Amino acid sequence: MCDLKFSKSPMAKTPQHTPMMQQFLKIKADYQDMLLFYRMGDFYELFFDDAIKAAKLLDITLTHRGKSNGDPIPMCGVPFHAADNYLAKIVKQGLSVAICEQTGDPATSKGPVKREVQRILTPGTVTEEALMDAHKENLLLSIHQNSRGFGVAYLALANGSFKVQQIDDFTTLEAQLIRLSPNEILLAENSELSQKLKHFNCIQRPAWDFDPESAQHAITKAYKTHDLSAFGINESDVFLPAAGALLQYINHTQKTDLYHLQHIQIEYLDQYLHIDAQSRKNLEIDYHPDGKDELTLCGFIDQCSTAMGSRKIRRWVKQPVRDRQILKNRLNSIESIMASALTHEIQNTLKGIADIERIVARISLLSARPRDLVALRESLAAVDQLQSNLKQIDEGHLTQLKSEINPHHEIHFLLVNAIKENPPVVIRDGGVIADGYDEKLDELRNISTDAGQYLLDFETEQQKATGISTLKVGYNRVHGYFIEVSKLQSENVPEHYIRRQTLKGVERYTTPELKQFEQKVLSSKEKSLAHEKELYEKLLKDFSSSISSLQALADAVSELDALTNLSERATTNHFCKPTLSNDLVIDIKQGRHPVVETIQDTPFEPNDLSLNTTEKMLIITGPNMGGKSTYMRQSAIIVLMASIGSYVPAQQATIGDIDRIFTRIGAGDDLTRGRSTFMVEMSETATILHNATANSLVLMDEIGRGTSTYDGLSLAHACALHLAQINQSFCLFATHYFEITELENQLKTVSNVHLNAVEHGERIVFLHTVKTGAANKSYGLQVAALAGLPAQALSNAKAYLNHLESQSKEQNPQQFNLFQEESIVDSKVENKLKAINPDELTAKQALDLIYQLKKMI
Ligand SMILES: Nc1ncnc2c1ncn2[C@@H]1O[C@H](COP(=O)(O)OP(=O)(O)OP(=O)(O)O)[C@@H](O)[C@H]1O
Repeated sequence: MCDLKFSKSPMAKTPQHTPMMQQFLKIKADYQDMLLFYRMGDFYELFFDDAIKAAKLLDITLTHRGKSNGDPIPMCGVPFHAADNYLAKIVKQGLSVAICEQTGDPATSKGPVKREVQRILTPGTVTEEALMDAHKENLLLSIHQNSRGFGVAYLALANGSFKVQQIDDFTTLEAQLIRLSPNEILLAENSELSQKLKHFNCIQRPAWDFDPESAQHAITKAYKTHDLSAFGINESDVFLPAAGALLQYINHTQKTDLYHLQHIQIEYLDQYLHIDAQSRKNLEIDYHPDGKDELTLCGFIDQCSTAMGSRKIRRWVKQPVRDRQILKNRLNSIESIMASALTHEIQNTLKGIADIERIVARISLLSARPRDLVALRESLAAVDQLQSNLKQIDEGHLTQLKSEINPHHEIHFLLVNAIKENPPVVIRDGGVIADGYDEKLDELRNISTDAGQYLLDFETEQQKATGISTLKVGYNRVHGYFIEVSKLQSENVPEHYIRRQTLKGVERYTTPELKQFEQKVLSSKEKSLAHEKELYEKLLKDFSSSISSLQALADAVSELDALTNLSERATTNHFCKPTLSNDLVIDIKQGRHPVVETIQDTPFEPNDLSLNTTEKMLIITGPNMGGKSTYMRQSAIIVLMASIGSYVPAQQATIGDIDRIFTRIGAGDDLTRGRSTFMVEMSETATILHNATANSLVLMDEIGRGTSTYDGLSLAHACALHLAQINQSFCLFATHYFEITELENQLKTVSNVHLNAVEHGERIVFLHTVKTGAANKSYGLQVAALAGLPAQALSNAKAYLNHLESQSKEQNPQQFNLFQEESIVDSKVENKLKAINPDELTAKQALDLIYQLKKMI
């Protein structure tokens, strides 16, 4: 990078600048908040602060061009034909770019050529293939806040899906944002959320964009409707301003109608199985600490054949649903595909289908490239094949999908006729529209094609006429067509030859006839390019009436891909079809953890889990490394998989209607928010105790270990009680505090289980099987030995443990139990009282009862 001292601000005292720089500054004034790519011949150039920023970001040389107020103007540039790579880098960093093209004709321009911003790329609105991750949705999201909560609107421009939500509290909002991971968030410029959401890529927009009235106008304009009634949206809905601001931003950045915008869909959060952000991490759903996708549940499940299918299945995993009908449709479809034994055949055909969803969006935005159309043409041929693959499958939901898997023969036919077999990447240089598609284009092309023969004939004619046998006709870009004669022969040229150039040893001439021919050829080339461009644009526009049916096709293909993928996963990994129940039940026979099972070399030990209204909490004990966390996680993952309509890693599973999954597993400091490990642990626990319902599944792993033993034990005990008695949630509670296993005797819905291990002399062997009852030992020292703790430290630990144990026995001959005498849990007296019905007691029985109760105290 050049080490010059630049004045960073342009100081637009325009008279001091060259006319070109004045033009640049005038355009830049409208695009202050983004980098301006300014087209200069074969380069895009950036100036001033933009240049400094871009040079650093793109690792390109910073140089300078001319001066501004006596200081050199920082400048850097990228070749226009390689711009996509640079643009992708910039957009990935969360920055936006305005692309300013030369729109005037350099030959006829006085002063700088006319330039205009023709494209705006922002992280949330890109649709270009090269700028997006094929497997991840690109989302633009907008948030409005008022006294009733938060209104969220989000749009995937690359497929036109547009959704809105109302969210009551900030924690839920944050969880949604982490789940959706939008590329760009729009906030009103005065919004207090800017600070709270500083970890996201937030863009400030004028407050009036969020005004309900202008929002209403933006929506009715985009959808060409009279009012909002078609959307089921009310003027007072908190998401209305968010949706309006989003559409106004789209209007500002895309300079065309959006034919592919889908109907606004209102999402109600209780339709989904909710998993908060931390739990998503703990369960390694779409994130793994090693950064490896294949170690996440998404990576394990997603083996889709198309990018669209991959995005769909990941969307399902990230947003499990509670609607039983949707889930049953998916499960029955998977069953039919498995029964048909067509999984591989369907997958092979699907592999020939391109990302139609995104191609359709680019067609609608008029930015589709020739190869997009070729990909669509080939995909439609594959869709035809897919239709015949599916012929023998006849199942309710799949039949419905089949009806949308339409090969669009008329579009295929049009593309075969309109687009060449292997067109170039861009329309700019022509050669895209097929011969025979348009008569006028064919004529214009023929003029240039026939030129070669004309020139050969002309050359022979001139040789004969002049008697100069070495006379040649040639072409160069500066002088056009010319007749070349050696210096020696130049005296013999006829008078009507006009000298154009004298070179060493040769003279070059033209004639009025050759000049006329040249004009004809050049103008026909220009005309044919312009006409080809027109035809191409018209072709894209003509698709507008088919956009929605192509979208339906893309949606059906992606769903079929997701379902076929789930069939393959189920067959390969021996999953079972879960039974969905409306009762409060989670009953799993021989459950496994799909990812752990796949990555580990040793066999995986399956385990059962049975929770229902009479048994809602398991206190899980057992040695470190015994498999407690795995057992808990696999249970949550099985519930989650059933809630995306997938088969599950078990021999049999019945899953009730679960509303949320909470986890409190592992711990780490949250330094960015200034919270210690223990503080994080407690605030997550607080969220769970406040929000878990009888339909929630809660995983608590070693709660309380982040503080002193007694404090930790007391808190763990209190939390278990709260969950069992007040939340009454399904709960798996793993702990090393054996005192908590006492709860089994005190609460009917609590049972103890433990992970089994056996000792072989000094060594411990983990059996990973879940057994009833509490474990009797922690084996902490044996596990430490396995981990390679120095022998000296181990023997010191052993000695100290013996000392502690003997001290404890002396002080309390019975087993130490912190809560035995406590009355936090229902006492025997309370239990007795609960069991009777006073109306059914005689006076004598009541008196006896008082004596009995007195004795019990
Ligand atoms: N059911 C199983 N079958 C086979 N291997 C298992 C099983 N469960 C766990 N494992 C193996 O044991 C390892 C430890 O399991 P896990 O982390 O669940 O133990 P833990 O009891 O939670 O340990 P700690 O108390 O130290 O957190 C896992 O990484 C896995 O490789």
